[in-house]
Amino acid sequence: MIELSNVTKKYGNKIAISNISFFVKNGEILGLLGPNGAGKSTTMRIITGYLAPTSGIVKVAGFDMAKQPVLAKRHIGYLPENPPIYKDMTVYEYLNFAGELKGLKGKEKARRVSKVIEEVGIGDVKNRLIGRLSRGYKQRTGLAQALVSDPDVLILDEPTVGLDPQQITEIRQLIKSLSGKRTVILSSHILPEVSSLCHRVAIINKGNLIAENTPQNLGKSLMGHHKVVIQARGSNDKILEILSNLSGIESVEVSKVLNDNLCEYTIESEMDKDVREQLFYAMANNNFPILEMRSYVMSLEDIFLQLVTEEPVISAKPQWEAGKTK
Ligand SMILES: Nc1ncnc2c1ncn2[C@@H]1O[C@H](COP(=O)(O)OP(=O)(O)OP(=O)(O)O)[C@@H](O)[C@H]1O
Repeated sequence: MIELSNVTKKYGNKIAISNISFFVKNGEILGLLGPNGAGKSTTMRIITGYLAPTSGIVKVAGFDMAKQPVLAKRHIGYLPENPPIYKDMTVYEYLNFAGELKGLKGKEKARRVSKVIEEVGIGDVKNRLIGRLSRGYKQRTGLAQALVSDPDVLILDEPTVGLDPQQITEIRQLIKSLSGKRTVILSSHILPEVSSLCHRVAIINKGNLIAENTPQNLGKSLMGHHKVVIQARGSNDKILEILSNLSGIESVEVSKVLNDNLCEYTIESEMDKDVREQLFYAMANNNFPILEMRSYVMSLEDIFLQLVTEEPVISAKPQWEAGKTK
């Protein structure tokens, strides 16, 4: 339904997104996840045809956005980060206006406006001025605007930003109920949001697509680590050799050099392997004293942080802390 092939966007000399490719199937919800400035809004604006890419191809419902923009755009409803709502109009007037902009007329327009008012649950406020609405209702009105032409593709840029927790839950439920027959791309910098709402997640950092998978597979492939950090005294090479040879160990690295003969080591093992005891005996048998040992479990947030900072996360919650929330 939506296809991006090698899409790059430069603002002057600055590369905002670089060589991004992905495909979103009919009826799927894809989450674009990334920290501020990662390139999410730029990607979304390009998909909607609002911005032209510097290079690459975007297709929506089989139509090339550069060659057949009118046909491609007909399939899209877009809720930008700052929705284009007019504070001095009532909800009803505004949705009629938005319908006209999308080419709706007469009875069809009236039918669609009534339908979206019902769909997003804003019947009670339809005669109120938009400027007087709560943020939650403003966001619903923005969503109604995106839906008024009954598009089969919805592009939602940070749809829950600035809402209170109750409104966030409601908007998430609404988005879930709108999907199914529609294909949805939504952006967020909140990992639990995309993992609870989306079938697939594309993680963007500094303009690059760094991971793309189902939330479950992202979790499985990246979360399956147990991390132990030790401070140990002795020959660095020898300690690295001993640690690497323990069973169930996936990686060992020196994470801090404290002085000539004292280092901190970060050891990752498979999720179901607790290596602490064998680690203790292996080091003791070789006369390398362990001065400190800490054990961590990585949460999904830690994984996201690791992906976007490209650094090992050793600030993850200690195991006893993590255990409280899992
Ligand atoms: N019009 C512009 N001119 C120059 N640089 C821009 C422009 N718009 C965005 N950028 C830059 O491109 C990069 C990507 O921005 P973009 O807004 O797409 O990121 P984002 O992931 O949506 O971030 P946010 O969550 O903060 O909106 C950023 O470094 C931003 O400063």
